[in-house]
Amino acid sequence: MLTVKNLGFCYQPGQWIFNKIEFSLKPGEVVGLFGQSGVGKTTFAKIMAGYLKPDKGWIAVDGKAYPPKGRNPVQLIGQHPEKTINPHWRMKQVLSESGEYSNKFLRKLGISKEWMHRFPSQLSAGELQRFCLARAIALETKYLIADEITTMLDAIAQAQIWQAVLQLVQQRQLGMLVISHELPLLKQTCHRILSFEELVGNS
Ligand SMILES: Nc1ncnc2c1ncn2[C@@H]1O[C@H](COP(=O)(O)OP(=O)(O)OP(=O)(O)O)[C@@H](O)[C@H]1O
Repeated sequence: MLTVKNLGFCYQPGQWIFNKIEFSLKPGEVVGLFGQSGVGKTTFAKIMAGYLKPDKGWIAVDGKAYPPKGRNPVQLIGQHPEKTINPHWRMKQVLSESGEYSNKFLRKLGISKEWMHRFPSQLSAGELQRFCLARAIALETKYLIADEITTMLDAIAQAQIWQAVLQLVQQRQLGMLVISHELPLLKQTCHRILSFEELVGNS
């Protein structure tokens, strides 16, 4: 279980973006999170993935101290794949960061073999996002946070990616938080849906 207790964060001292979030995510559970622009959803996602340190509260993953040493079992896939990929690496090398990867899963995500030899600048944002997903789903990964990951894709590509990801989430019993402004997408993909305002207000 991924557990968040009494979480608070400020970019400027004393100006809380949120200051008392309580949240939990079970293995195999897919939870949707929506909310107005600028309320703090991405900030919350970055803290859970260990990119930002909270100013208050704590996170535990399967009862263990967080963030752990070594590879993080909580992986974030964000809105801007190009920002998280080394521009000087070919895609094959980018993928190797996650250790072993399954060719079957790459095919399901619609990753073409031919793309493996390209540099990130030679792929579209949607194609890059598929690599970010494949890289995030390494063997050690137990929880995934998907922050507006398919916003840049057309309906067919969105459906293909969600089908592949949800199947893997089910097979591996990963916990997944899906952040999106698109309520219909959340209704289709998630077991339960929370509003960020509710998450902050309920605490
Ligand atoms: N590095 C930063 N320094 C200062 N303020 C920041 C920084 N990053 C974000 N903010 C502010 O923190 C608030 C929350 O931003 P955040 O990106 O978490 O919102 P969000 O809910 O994810 O928005 P959106 O739905 O538009 O992506 C916003 O008011 C934003 O301007």
